[in-house]
Amino acid sequence: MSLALEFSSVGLRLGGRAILRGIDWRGEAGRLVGLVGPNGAGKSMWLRVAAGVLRPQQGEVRWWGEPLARVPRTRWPSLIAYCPQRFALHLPLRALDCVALGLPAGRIRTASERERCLAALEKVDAADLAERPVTELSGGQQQRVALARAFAQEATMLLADEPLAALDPRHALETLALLRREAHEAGRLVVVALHELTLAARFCDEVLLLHEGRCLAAGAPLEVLDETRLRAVYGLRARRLEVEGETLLLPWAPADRP
Ligand SMILES: Nc1ncnc2c1ncn2[C@@H]1O[C@H](COP(=O)(O)OP(=O)(O)OP(=O)(O)O)[C@@H](O)[C@H]1O
Repeated sequence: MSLALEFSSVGLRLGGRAILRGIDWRGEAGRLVGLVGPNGAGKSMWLRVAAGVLRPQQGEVRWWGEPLARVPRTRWPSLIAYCPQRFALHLPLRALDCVALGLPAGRIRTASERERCLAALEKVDAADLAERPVTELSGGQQQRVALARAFAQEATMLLADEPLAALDPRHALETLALLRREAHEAGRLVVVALHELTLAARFCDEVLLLHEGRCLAAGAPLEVLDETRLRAVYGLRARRLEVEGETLLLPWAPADRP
């Protein structure tokens, strides 16, 4: 396995407050990583720092071993695709044109580029939306189109901020399975911020648990999301169930209530 993304002692301050503190993490290619933690833990800022959108005041981020500050901008689109939480699709564009924003020229120039965009829409079960204006799509449909744009980029790393937030249960399951295939079969590093702990534990190869801007633990999901951490970080009691040979983690109740 090769090292795709590395955080070394990363610290980020915004508005005079420490948002990320002393984060060390190494992300291997070919893995689906779930970035978890309660509201305000720092997941979105972690992703923005990883994507090069925000520059940390302390420490360093490396892409494929190279300090991000030294990677020429022209190489960024082939290295990293970032799908933000507020994927503003307010432009008067068809879904297909939105997906095309992920292409090198930001628009379709050849038949093969058109195929690439249609294939990306197909992946997220949105081929039938290609000709529809994005402004007329539902929240979940827009979210799938935004993910298709990131897929069309065909970058070595894919970062997505709560890509399941607007999806119905079937599309949420299919999307995580798809992201896992992208990691395992295409050898990308895929990092997704998630609140769905049951799904994170089922599908991710690793979870990274953030709390108040610190990385509390990273590793196998069911080991990281143990009783003590869930209580301390989320104030949550969870249950574990065996179903069809899998251990399911179920958020059950606030820790301070029966
Ligand atoms: N521009 C900013 N200036 C100051 N503080 C900010 C700014 N943007 C975000 N923050 C703060 O940074 C912290 C981390 O925010 P972030 O959006 O990364 O959390 P998150 O883990 O993604 O939360 P959620 O699950 O609610 O999406 C929060 O306390 C937030 O208020």
